[in-house]
Amino acid sequence: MTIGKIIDGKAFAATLRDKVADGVAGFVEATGRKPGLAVVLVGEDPASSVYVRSKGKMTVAVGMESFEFKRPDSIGEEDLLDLIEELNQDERVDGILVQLPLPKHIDEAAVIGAIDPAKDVDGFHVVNSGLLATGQEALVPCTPLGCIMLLKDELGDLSGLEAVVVGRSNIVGKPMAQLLLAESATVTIAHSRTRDLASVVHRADIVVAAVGRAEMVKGEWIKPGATVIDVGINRIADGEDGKSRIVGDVATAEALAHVRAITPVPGGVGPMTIAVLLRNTLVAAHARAGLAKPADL
Ligand SMILES: Nc1nc(=O)c2c([nH]1)NC[C@@H]1CN(c3ccc(C(=O)N[C@@H](CCC(=O)O)C(=O)O)cc3)C=[N+]21
Ligand SMILES: [Mg+2]
Repeated sequence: MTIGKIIDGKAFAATLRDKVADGVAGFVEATGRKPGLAVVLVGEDPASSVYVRSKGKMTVAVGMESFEFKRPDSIGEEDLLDLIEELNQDERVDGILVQLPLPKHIDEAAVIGAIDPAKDVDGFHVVNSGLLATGQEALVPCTPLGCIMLLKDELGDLSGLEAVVVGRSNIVGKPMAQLLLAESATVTIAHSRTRDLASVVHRADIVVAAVGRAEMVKGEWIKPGATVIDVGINRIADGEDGKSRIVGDVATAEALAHVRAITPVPGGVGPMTIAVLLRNTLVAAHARAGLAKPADL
């Protein structure tokens, strides 16, 4: 039995961050200032705090300015909107990321809608999703763009390939489908109501799993030779010592016997998300400064 390739997202992300760092150096030379990324974290969720800290470190490591804003769970929507407006007006800030999810009493759509689309490095604003959907230049959500980069690196031209995206979120599933469509793949979006998910997935040359359910996509669902991108990051109890570990949305060990290539969890899509965030911040900085973005980004 042949074993598929494990796509090294961690290494690809490191290479991308190196390119971003080169681009940052050019930007500083051209403008006399560093690109800036503002990250807003509401509440105390420990996983979110760890993640925000590592983003801040990587932002500084590529030569950008990092601004972090922590606010308590109890913050009112008006106060959060005021902070966004301040960041919209701040010339040092090229990118604004509001860590999701937000507390229930805050309307996420209202907060995302308040971000200047030119600074929306998550690509979640309806202006950016509309631009993407109509094939215009946009800031594109980081996770799906990272997935496309890995797919093109592995497969080259995606044109005519059968792609199945499992999951229909605004953050991953929908923009992923738009990006695959823009690459001329044949695209299906499957979700929790899809009948006979196994046979839908079995048609696919490209499977993107983004449902948030641990190891939900089984190995025998995968068509032999398909390429699988696993977006899931699920923390599960490990049985033995009560410790937890992270698994994806795909049963990776089973799938390896069927795939051409697959992204691991951890070390696959996750690191790409952060590298693309830095890339998007650099792209936003260039656009705001009236400069063309570096060609290799
Ligand atoms: N506005 C907004 N934008 C986001 O992009 C966003 C967000 N909110 N809220 C939270 C999620 C989560 N997220 C991750 C990104 C990278 C890893 C990552 O690098 N994971 C590593 C390590 C995993 C681990 O060990 O914990 C890996 O997969 O290898 C994880 C999670 C971005 N998010
Ligand atoms: Mg809410």
